[in-house]
Amino acid sequence: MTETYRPRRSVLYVPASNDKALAKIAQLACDAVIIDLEDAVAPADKIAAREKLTGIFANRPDANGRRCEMVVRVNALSSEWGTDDLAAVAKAEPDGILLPKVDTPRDVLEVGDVLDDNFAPDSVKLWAMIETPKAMLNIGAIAELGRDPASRLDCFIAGTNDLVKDTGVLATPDRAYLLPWLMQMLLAARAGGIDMLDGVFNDFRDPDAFAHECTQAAAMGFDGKTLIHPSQIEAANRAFAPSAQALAEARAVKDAFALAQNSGKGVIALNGRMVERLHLAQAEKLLAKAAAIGA
Ligand SMILES: CC(C)(COP(=O)(O)OP(=O)(O)OC[C@H]1O[C@@H](n2cnc3c(N)ncnc32)[C@H](O)[C@@H]1OP(=O)(O)O)[C@@H](O)C(=O)NCCC(=O)NCCSC(=O)C[C@H](O)C(=O)O
Ligand SMILES: [Mg+2]
Repeated sequence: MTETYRPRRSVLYVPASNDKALAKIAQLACDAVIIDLEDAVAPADKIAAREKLTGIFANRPDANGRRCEMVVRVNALSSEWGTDDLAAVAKAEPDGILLPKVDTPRDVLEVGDVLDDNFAPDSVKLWAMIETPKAMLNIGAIAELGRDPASRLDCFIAGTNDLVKDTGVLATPDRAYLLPWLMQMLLAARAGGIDMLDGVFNDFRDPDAFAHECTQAAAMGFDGKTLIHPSQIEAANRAFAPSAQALAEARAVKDAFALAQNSGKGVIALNGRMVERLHLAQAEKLLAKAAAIGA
């Protein structure tokens, strides 16, 4: 989680080539959308999809009266569309640009250099798909960029479909073979101080299995989940929000440390549990998160 909490519980891909889906954004309660120029758009439609960006961003759709974070996923710079995508996206001024198939820190730095010509480092952020075996081998070095605001790196997304494709692991319902990599990404993202979003759940007509995967990802520490269908938004918003029980516990920790008798203490006992000031910090973070999402 970044220091000023920005909710990214539900992050919906919307293909830039799908006008009906684009028109829906304003009615959706997702925390962010990713306008996709990459895998959701067929090669024959890539240029027409790119040309729509200016129009989309000229009238930024608000989601339920609040500003929804808007990110564009470009094609890889190494592809025939990447360079022109980047020029078009930079003009559209999204909140972020999502880079697919990032392999090394250089892949992020190169795009940052292009953006530096037009934008202050605190404006357009960079998000990176972690979806190649090389990215997994370089994950610590890529994440480390997050510690330097000049790099713009702000968020990782697990690209589980590409990881399955490139490694040959079996995609099982419990994600047994993916879990070690997902946890490694999470750890790296935390070391770099950036957000970490889970990959998509392809069986969008199976809400129970989707809710189960959201619960798993929330327990693993992810900030949110990337989505492919509007029907997935509500369950993701719920799973990645603090639970009522967690909030009650956080309030109890805060109240306990606010008592005069505990003011100078580093550690106290609360309902039979040891509670330290690190737990107070954790509780305050959770309460700030709940306030930000109105939980
Ligand atoms: C998956 C879909 C192709 C399903 O489409 P469809 O069968 O048409 O869905 P519905 O009929 O149920 O749609 C109902 C209405 O909802 C709108 N809709 C559907 N999807 C979206 C969306 N993503 N955003 C906004 N609105 C959406 C439809 O237009 C219908 O509206 P209406 O007719 O007015 O009622 C489709 O959902 C889809 O294309 N999803 C996005 C797919 C995508 O973006 N894929 C790329 C990202 S995932 C990825 O790349 C993985 C990653 O890189 C990795 O490696 O893992
Ligand atoms: Mg992918």
